[in-house]
Amino acid sequence: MNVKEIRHPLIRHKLGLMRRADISTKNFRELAQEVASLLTYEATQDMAVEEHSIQGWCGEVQVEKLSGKKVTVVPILRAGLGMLDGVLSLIPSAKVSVIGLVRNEQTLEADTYLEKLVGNMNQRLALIIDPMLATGGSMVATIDMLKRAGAREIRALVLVAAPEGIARVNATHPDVQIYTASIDERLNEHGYIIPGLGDAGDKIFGTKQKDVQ
Ligand SMILES: O=P(O)(O)OC[C@H]1O[C@H](OP(=O)(O)OP(=O)(O)O)[C@H](O)[C@@H]1O
Ligand SMILES: O=c1cc[nH]c(=O)[nH]1
Ligand SMILES: [Mg+2]
Repeated sequence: MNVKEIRHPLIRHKLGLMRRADISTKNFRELAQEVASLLTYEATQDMAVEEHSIQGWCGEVQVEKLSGKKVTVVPILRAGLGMLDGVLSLIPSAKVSVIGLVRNEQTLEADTYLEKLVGNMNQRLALIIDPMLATGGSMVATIDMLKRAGAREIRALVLVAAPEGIARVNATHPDVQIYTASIDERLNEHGYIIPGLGDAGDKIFGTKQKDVQ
């Protein structure tokens, strides 16, 4: 399976805090960005670098700089915005491509309301960000859109993933590597991840929670 569960102690600690039922909007937001940064660190480990020389304080010195594909970060609205600053804190010059999706809570299929991608997608590494990979419908719809626009190298960063969503992404897009802080147990009958985080969008934006037990 193309999924990497990053079991770093800092991630496990922060995710544990995020699972508390009484967490405040402020704390949930802060932790989502922090875990997003840690996932970004892992997901970019193999980025290409090249040597070049600069004038350092004691003369010429060989240093490295990123040389591979430029990055576009792809937050899936709304909840993906809750990870954006965390990713940009490590890749500050990345361009941002926005996909607006909302899951129809009856059919659990994703409805698209926005597709605003940067240019030259075929020359970029696309890092999709969304806190929750549940049925996988939103992620597959996003990958479909990115590939239609020419993207060839795509990675997905999610805070929590359900086995069902991982299987769907793997079956449809086996080339896409998923990075997650946790592979959780399962989906409940309403398509919510158990134990999960509840409704991540509502927790990040402070809107009324529609958590379904
Ligand atoms: O894997 P899936 O079954 O597609 O579910 C996951 C999607 O559901 C949530 O978004 P939601 O549709 O609730 O929208 P929001 O981000 O605007 O709250 C979440 O942020 C994912 O995008
Ligand atoms: O568990 C889930 C599933 C979909 N969307 C969420 O925000 N949480
Ligand atoms: Mg969404």
